[in-house]
Amino acid sequence: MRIGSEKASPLDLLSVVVASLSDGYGLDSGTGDAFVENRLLIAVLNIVIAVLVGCVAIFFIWRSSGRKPAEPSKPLVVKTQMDIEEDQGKKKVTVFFGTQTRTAEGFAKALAEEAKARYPNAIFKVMDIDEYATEDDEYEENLKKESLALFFLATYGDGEPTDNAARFYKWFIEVVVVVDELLHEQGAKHIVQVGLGDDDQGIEDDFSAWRELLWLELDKLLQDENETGASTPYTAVIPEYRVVFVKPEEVPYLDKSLSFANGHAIHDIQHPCRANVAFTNLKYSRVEIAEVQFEWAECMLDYI
Ligand SMILES: Cc1cc2nc3c(=O)[nH]c(=O)nc-3n(C[C@H](O)[C@H](O)[C@H](O)COP(=O)(O)O)c2cc1C
Repeated sequence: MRIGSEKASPLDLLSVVVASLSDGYGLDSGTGDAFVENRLLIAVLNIVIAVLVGCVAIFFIWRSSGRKPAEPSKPLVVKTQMDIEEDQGKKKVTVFFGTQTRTAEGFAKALAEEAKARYPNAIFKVMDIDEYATEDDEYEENLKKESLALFFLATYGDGEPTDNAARFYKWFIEVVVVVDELLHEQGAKHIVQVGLGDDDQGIEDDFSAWRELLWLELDKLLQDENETGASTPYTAVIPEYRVVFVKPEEVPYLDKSLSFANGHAIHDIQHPCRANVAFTNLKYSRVEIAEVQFEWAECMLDYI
């Protein structure tokens, strides 16, 4: 191979490199001047760069040929039965409670159980108000997603909230005006008046009375068109009834009621002031019940 002043072709350069690798530079000792060494070095560099450029090009071609880098795996979302039912378009009602000694929790759960039986096409979820949001901001965010919410909140001292409602209460007081306006703007409204239960005066009665008002409103919102409230069969999960003694002729539905009572409490039907059982689903108002009780008391007084 000639190496001189003539311009070397790429092929010449390549052959020089190959020769140098195979026989210790492959040049006569007489021709190994600095010029030749420089050209050799340049040739090596050229090849190294060419190989690198080739590798990069192959990498890009391979990547654009359809193989995408692996996506980070998505978190596994497990849907609960409630989520599924909600997806199916069932109406959802969340029943919140704020409690210290579990009275309010008991009312919330009793109401939800009865409501489930009354409105089988709706979903009822009982929720500790403290567990509803881990951060304060979440209260507003989550509440905006609710369509129907009921609150059972016990109070202590000077109307103070319970421990588990303290955080919600603080948030609510701080933002109540904003939220109220916000909810109002979005068409939210109270479906039933606030019911206040007085522990000293019979909180159970206060609850029952308020519950009757609630059923009337929920009937409109949750009942299917072909359902009617009065005929909705309901047997309380916790047997719950008022025993009301009345004269039989005043109670045309007595037989029906007694069979409906299903053995819960049929008291002395031979008694002149006969017994009847008024379940909450029969939708007596408190006043009606009180009237019947009064009549029974009179009857009993005559009898005695
Ligand atoms: C120490 C103490 C303080 C109370 N303070 C109030 C009060 O200020 N206002 C009120 O309406 N009820 C007050 N109550 C009554 C409770 O709110 C009532 O017993 C309620 O049913 C308790 O609900 P909980 O068991 O869900 O915590 C108080 C009760 C206790 C024991």
